Amino acid sequence: MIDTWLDKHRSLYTAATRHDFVVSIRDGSVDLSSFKTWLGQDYLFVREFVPFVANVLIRAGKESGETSDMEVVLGGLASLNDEIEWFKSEGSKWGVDFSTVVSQKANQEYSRFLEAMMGSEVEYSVVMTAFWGIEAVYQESFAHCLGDGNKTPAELTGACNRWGNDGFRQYCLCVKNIAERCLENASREALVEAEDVLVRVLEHEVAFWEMSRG
Ligand SMILES: Cc1ncc(CN)c(N)n1
Repeated sequence: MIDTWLDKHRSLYTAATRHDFVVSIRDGSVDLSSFKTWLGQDYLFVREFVPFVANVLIRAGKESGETSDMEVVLGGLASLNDEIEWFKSEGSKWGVDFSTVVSQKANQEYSRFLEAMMGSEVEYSVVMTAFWGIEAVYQESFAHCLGDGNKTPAELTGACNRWGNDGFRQYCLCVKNIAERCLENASREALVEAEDVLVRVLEHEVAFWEMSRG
């Protein structure tokens, strides 16, 4: 299901995973003030993402009927704990004081979307599709910065490794498998909603990268 939707929305998926900001990290031309803008905004995003993932965890425990769903999501939540610590140390390294960073419009809109996805009326299959999309865009994007022939600056490889590493790729595959399994049994209405939600995630991700332009 998901691969069919990605084929259908290929240009949007490419826009989300090969944004100029990401390409500039890979080719070494990245403007460091863009990186700092992204860092500050993403720190704020991750703080909003934690309650969303906690909600996915609760739903995985209650609704999935598969014990492994909860374990996969719990692994994601645990890595967000490390991620927040990583952001704090990167903030000090780059002189970005998160207490003064103001959430920009694209970030606020993405947060509102996450909140809407926490409603009990949103089907588990739809929530899982959104969750996969959010994680997969970062995985694909940052793995691209580490691929053969990259000129990623050494001081940015930590960021790229965080989401571009093989463990994170495996975790995204597990989330994708959960979403696929749920979508196989979903109603027509849920399938329409899941596709729409995936498109909206991709649009939010593009808008998020766009903030780095300043
Ligand atoms: C905007 C955004 N999208 C996804 C991720 C990966 N959790 C993130 N940190 N920030």
